[in-house]
Amino acid sequence: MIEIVNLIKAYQKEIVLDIAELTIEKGELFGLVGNNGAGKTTLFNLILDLIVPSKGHVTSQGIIVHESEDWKAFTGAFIDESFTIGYLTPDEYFAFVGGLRDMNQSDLELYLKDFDEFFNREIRGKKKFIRDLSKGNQKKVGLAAAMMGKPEVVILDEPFANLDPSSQYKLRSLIRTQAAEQGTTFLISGHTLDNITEVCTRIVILEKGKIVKDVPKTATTLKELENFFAGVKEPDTFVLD
Ligand SMILES: Nc1ncnc2c1ncn2[C@@H]1O[C@H](COP(=O)(O)OP(=O)(O)OP(=O)(O)O)[C@@H](O)[C@H]1O
Repeated sequence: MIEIVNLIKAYQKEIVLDIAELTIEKGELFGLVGNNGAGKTTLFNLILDLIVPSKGHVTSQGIIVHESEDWKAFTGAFIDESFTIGYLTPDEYFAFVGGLRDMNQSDLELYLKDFDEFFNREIRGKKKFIRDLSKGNQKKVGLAAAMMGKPEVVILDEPFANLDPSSQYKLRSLIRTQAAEQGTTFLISGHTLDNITEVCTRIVILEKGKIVKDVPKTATTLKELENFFAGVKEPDTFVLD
């Protein structure tokens, strides 16, 4: 479980994130949407202790993330390409991360087999460095590494961006399968509303650093989100939390 308490991030005097209270339960597929600059990456960076909160704190399984490193053992993340190591090949990088996650070679092969279709023969068994792959293929390497080793929490910032449509479908399926089989908690941000609503069980909208909606996914959520971002008057059924 992740708990956010009185969390504020400000740069100079500008508050870019302000969340009084937010709890994400174990096994939840939590989708975070919002316009450019809404604060999605800032929130994920705070949960991953990549930036320091101005006020408040985040706990992951009861551990205050800016006071202890213990949460790192059960957390996988991909925010951007800085999470990979550009001068390794994908296979070298997978072996490196697998080692950190106590996986032997056969665990690694078994795990990566599920990514065969997603990789589309562009990633493994090549001599290319990660930095020389296309943007989409670099992202695939980072995503596969983030989900590796049965982490209890996986945080993915805009995982669908830069992926071709068939890769987006495959990624949806990989995330759903891992969540169903391992009870993984996923926190996923994005701009493609159909991907987020299809994968996630709960959707939160951030606007200028604040949560303006927090709703469980239902059959009508996609339409309601589209209306929200198109500026259409809010339907009565869209529950404001
Ligand atoms: N280091 C920084 N210094 C000053 N302002 C920053 C810094 N990092 C982020 N911000 C500001 O914080 C706000 C939130 O940015 P953030 O990247 O979290 O938004 P986002 O929702 O992820 O946007 P996008 O959809 O464009 O990726 C923006 O106004 C941004 O300019």
